[in-house]
Amino acid sequence: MTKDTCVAKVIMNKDDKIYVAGHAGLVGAAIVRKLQSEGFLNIVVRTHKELDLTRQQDVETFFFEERPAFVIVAAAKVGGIYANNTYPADFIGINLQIQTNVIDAAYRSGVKKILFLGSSCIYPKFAPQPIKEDSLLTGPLEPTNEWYAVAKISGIKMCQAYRLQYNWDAISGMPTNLYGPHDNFHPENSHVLPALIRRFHEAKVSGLKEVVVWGTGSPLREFLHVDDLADAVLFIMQHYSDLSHINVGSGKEVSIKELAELVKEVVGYEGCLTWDLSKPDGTPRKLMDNSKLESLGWHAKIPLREGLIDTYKWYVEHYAK
Ligand SMILES: NC(=O)C1=CN([C@@H]2O[C@H](COP(=O)(O)OP(=O)(O)OC[C@H]3O[C@@H](n4cnc5c(N)ncnc54)[C@H](OP(=O)(O)O)[C@@H]3O)[C@@H](O)[C@H]2O)C=CC1
Ligand SMILES: C[C@H]1O[C@H](OP(=O)(O)OP(=O)(O)OC[C@H]2O[C@@H](n3cnc4c(=O)[nH]c(N)nc43)[C@H](O)[C@@H]2O)[C@@H](O)[C@@H](O)C1=O
Repeated sequence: MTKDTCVAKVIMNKDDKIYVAGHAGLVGAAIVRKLQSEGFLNIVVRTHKELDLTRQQDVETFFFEERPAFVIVAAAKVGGIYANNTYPADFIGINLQIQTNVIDAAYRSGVKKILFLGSSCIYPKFAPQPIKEDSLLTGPLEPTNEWYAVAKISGIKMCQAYRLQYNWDAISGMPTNLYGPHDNFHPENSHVLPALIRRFHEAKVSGLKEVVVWGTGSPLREFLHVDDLADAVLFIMQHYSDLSHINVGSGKEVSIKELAELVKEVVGYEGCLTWDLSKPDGTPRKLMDNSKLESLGWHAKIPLREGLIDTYKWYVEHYAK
């Protein structure tokens, strides 16, 4: 890899125009909340309906009309293990289109700095744990999410290429598994944490004696509350500028069995758990090494139990019948 040619450190001022792509989703909504709470009020957003980011010409028109100074890319086709495994064409195709259109139009319209968000699934299935940033492209990917991972790796590489060729401040952050308000609670297509909140809640309300959880329960996952992620995103925008992507995690992992027991307790479900072994486990473990971000002074704050209580409360207020 050639050395980083971008030495400029651009800081976001309170009145700078910031475009948060994907503001209606789990991550984008948390970033907007965080920016607003810190006094960044010149935020530009578009719903999916108003601006389909897969449409190159529309994306270009938007950027040249709005001319944001900073961009955070939290728009993507996102889903849990089942969705990734079932819709590989969507996960590679839509994500490549969104990120390519946004990154390129942002550069050409004069954006000062862009943060592209990927995911910890970019790393090899059997990467040494905890996973350092330089494990990227050192081994085969987890098959259930390789299409999504290839798109996300392309996003990192695109930021690096634009940085190298144009001396442009394009950076990438790799969050671990996230959860919180505005998550997707779809029974099949969501991630494990919101899926279990919904399943346990519905079982409690309808008096079911048993709840089915997917896989063996043995995989380990690192969870980060989305408000911590949003805090990290602002920190990274203001303090980080480098060719390499940067991991964003909590540093704490739990097994899916432990997670299921915790969700059961928080929801207050009193029946029992059974395991559907026909469902894939996915990668056995993906704990990230967050020392690069921590050495800059950022640390996660929200413990899993506290974050789960907060998320269940949000679910009951917004979703539960
Ligand atoms: N959730 C997680 O556990 C993790 C997420 N991430 C990353 O964070 C980012 C955001 O994820 P998350 O908030 O969970 O996902 P969500 O699905 O909650 O939000 C994504 C947003 O992008 C929008 N979007 C999707 N396609 C388009 C499109 N073609 N044009 C315009 N908008 C579009 C969605 O709108 P609509 O719903 O209307 O389609 C939605 O508002 C992603 O890059 C993801 O990889 C990283 C690690 C873990
Ligand atoms: C963020 C991340 O998200 C995905 O990877 P994943 O970490 O495997 O995510 P997951 O939350 O879907 O599953 C975690 C574990 O939990 C188990 N599990 C149990 N019961 C349910 C259940 O009811 N739903 C789901 N989804 N999983 C369940 C499931 O079998 C697996 O062992 C990728 O899309 C990847 O691309 C990505 O970036």
